[in-house]
Amino acid sequence: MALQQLTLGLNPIQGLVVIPSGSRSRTNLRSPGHHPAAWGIQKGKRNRSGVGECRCQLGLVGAAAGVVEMVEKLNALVLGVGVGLPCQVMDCGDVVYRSTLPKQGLIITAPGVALALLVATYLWSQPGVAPGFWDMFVLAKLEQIIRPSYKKEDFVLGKKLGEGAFGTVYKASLVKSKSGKSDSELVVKKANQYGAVEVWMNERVRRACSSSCADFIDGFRESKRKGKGDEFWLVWRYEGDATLDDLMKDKDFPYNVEQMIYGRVDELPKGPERENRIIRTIMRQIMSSLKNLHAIGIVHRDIKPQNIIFSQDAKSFKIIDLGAAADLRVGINYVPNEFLLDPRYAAPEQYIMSTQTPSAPPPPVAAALSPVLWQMNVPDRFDVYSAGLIFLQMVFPNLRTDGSLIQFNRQLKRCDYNMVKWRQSTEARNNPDFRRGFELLDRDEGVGWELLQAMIRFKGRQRISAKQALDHPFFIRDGLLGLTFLQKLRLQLIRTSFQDRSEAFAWVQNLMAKSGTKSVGGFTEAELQKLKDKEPKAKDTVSRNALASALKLQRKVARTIATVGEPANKRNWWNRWESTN
Ligand SMILES: Nc1ncnc2c1ncn2[C@@H]1O[C@H](COP(=O)(O)OP(=O)(O)OP(=O)(O)O)[C@@H](O)[C@H]1O
Repeated sequence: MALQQLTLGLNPIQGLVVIPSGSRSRTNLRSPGHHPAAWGIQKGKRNRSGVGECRCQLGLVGAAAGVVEMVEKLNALVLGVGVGLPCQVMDCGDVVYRSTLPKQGLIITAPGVALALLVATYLWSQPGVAPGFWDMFVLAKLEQIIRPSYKKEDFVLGKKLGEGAFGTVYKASLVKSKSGKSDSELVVKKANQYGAVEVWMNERVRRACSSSCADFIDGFRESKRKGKGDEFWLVWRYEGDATLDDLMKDKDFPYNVEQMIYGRVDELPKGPERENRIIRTIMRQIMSSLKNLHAIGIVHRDIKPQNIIFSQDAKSFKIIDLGAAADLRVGINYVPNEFLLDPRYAAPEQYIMSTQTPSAPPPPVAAALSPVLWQMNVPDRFDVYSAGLIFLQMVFPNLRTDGSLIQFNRQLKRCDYNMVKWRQSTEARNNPDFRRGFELLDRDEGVGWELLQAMIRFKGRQRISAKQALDHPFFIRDGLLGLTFLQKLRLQLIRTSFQDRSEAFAWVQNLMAKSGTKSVGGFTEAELQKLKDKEPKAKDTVSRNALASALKLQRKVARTIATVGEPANKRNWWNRWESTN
């Protein structure tokens, strides 16, 4: 401000100033403090560069030149600091010659960059609004043009592979191959009206993460005879004869999988180490597929060994049967309170979203709000629980039958879904199958047991995600000892963010205890006990209030979604699957 006053304060010395032609910078000529009118300078002719030719009114040339120099310096300072009247701190151009105004370009400012980053983060965060638009309006359209389309006459149906509530599955072959690849062995599912959803999911997966699920070839609608409705035909490449369920029923599991996934048999003697290695590979493949599905906003909702097939070509396990899946990017197949689930493998919450969340809104609205709803409900953790049960069955041979799994579910419920309590009650029975299983899980400082606990938790939010699970040391070959410092740090982060507060506190407590006593900046045991006593109860007022506010916000968002009407252009993308009846 002092500088401004000084600059402005010089203005009254009108008539004293002489501005020699060409001696002033353009900036100074344009500032009001130096404007010819303000300085009492009579303008003569101006050349095209905007520098005026000035004539002095008084003859005090020498003194004035010194003052001009000083004013120029002050002005440069004002401009540099960015404090001053509008045309002092920015280029306002010349009143007469507008062409001297600065060109309007993109001005990058810190708040602008921060806002752009925030918007980009939102649009790209799970389940991905921006990639979703690209997928739906560009890739899907391109695919429709490029890919060959089929009709039922193109296939010869063979052996029946299975029959479910939604359709019948056959082995099939093509009458005449349309693509370059050998299409000799195929699988065809003749499905009822729910087949439309399965086609949608399979097409999404094929575009985004084809290696995670069975190789989908085409889906089309066929009209049945009058009054019988439509039928959907779904065609996949035949991946192989064995599902994980088939393989797990074999007494030799997991050794029967070894040759299939590694192409050779390990030299190690049979035992926990070798079994651990095979189970780890299977789990890694399941979790990677889940991670890919969740990354594009698809929750499978029916993860079980029967829906995991071994692909002979890819030499890995893939997911099948997307009929119950929900696409939470656009809300396809999401119906609140829906109960499609297999109770043996379903997570205790039963629903992937809060029951307060209404039916899916129109896709553009659902897409725009999907990151918020995803973060609020973490629906992906439903599949993680089911995958946790598969892990459990692989480790404990005596839990591989339906009856024993149902029994386990009951026991766990009785233990309040606390795996530690379940372990205590199980170990007391001294069953050799359980003993061997725990031995396997306790290897490498118990990383397997830790991962299992992180997957099988009552609250979805406290469960580990598929992506985080893949970062867990269980999946790192050398176990905890082989971890780098950064990996260990990341592990601690995963541990603390997914454990109960009491467990997180125990970890901090342990860390502090290890760091020494008071003399070296740590805490004594008595002090730690005091701290522990101060740890708030799980249901204190603050957490209750926070929970209530979150639920309130969720209901508000849900109500907003529900009030938005159906868009007119729905026909463009979904109606090709709508029944004509
Ligand atoms: N791509 C594939 N390659 C090989 N076999 C397959 C493939 N897809 C499905 N199958 C076989 O067909 C069976 C039934 O498939 P799928 O689970 O998709 O049908 P479904 O009608 O939904 O059955 P369910 O209702 O029992 O789950 C599977 O268990 C598997 O054995």
